Amino acid sequence: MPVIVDIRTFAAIGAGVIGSGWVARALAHGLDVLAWDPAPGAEKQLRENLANAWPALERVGLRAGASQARLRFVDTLAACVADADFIQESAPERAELKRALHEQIGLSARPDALISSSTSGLLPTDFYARTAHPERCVVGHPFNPVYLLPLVEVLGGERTAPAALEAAQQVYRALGMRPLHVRKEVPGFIADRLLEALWREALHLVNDGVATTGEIDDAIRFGAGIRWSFMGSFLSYTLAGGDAGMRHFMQQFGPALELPWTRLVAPQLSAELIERVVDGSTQQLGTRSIRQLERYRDDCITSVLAAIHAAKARHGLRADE
Ligand SMILES: NC(=O)C1=CN([C@@H]2O[C@H](COP(=O)(O)OP(=O)(O)OC[C@H]3O[C@@H](n4cnc5c(N)ncnc54)[C@H](O)[C@@H]3O)[C@@H](O)[C@H]2O)C=CC1
Ligand SMILES: C[N+](C)(C)CC(=O)CC(=O)[O-]
Repeated sequence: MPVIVDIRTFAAIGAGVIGSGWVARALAHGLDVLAWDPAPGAEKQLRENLANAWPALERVGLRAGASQARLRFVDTLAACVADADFIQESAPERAELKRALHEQIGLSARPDALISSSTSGLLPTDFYARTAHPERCVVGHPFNPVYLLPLVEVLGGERTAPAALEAAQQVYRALGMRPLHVRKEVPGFIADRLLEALWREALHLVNDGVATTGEIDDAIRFGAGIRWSFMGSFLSYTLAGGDAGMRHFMQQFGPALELPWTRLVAPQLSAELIERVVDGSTQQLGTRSIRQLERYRDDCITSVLAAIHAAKARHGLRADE
């Protein structure tokens, strides 16, 4: 199965939050980018998103030839994918919409193009069911902001060729990302299962009047959030076990797992809970605009990434370790 790994032309189907992020990352890596989105005003929104992201990408470092001028917004799906080496779909998270969309993409894409979906947790065997070339189709699930965060979860469906999975990971590496191969096709993959568990608990805490949205965000950002940017739960808890490491940690804290601290079932999204969450987050936003908050977030992420990179170099570690 011939697929192109050294890609020149990147097609973005859907140009909302995630599609715009992919466009920014691909342009910053010196590619030609075609984009299509059926919403009225989508091109203007995309170019505004891109302009807001560009200063952070300049701080990180643009590749030779990188330019916002290499973006071409086109009128049809067929025009977007016809000449693309790599196609990234970031359309709304609805299984039937993605099934129909991939049926169309499959009819217009080149026979050697790789096709990927940004889905957060839908199963590729299901939503690639009607495409003509499932062997070239994968999931590449990114994290927001796509143009800065390295992680991309890569997985295939039952009919995806192993060569396509390998090629997609190579392409994402060339785009400066850290692919994580999800070996089992499970809903929510790996990262969103973790994020959803935390989010469910946060909503319960708001719903039960235990804490405000701001207090919950403080609990994350002044504590575990800082260490999670360079060390995950397993290594962090190994250190929390002292010299005896994880074995002592499991002996000491394992039994607490059986206490009814956490909830498995999500709270009902009542109108009251939604208002509490929206009011709390609006207070946290204060007088800042979404654009200002995005630039603050991007500044923090680029600073954290640079600091981690420097610390890894001092400890003789590679950037992706
Ligand atoms: N927002 C997030 O935090 C993340 C979202 N994702 C995934 O990325 C995908 C897109 O999500 P967002 O960008 O957040 O949504 P969004 O709502 O910001 O953007 C979706 C875009 O798709 C367009 N669209 C509507 N119908 C379409 C069609 N038939 N064909 C092509 N485009 C169409 C819309 O006009 C809109 O611009 C989803 O699969 C989602 O699960 C993945 C990682 C994170
Ligand atoms: C909320 N979400 C499930 C769409 C989030 C993601 O998929 C990843 C992220 O950026 O948190």
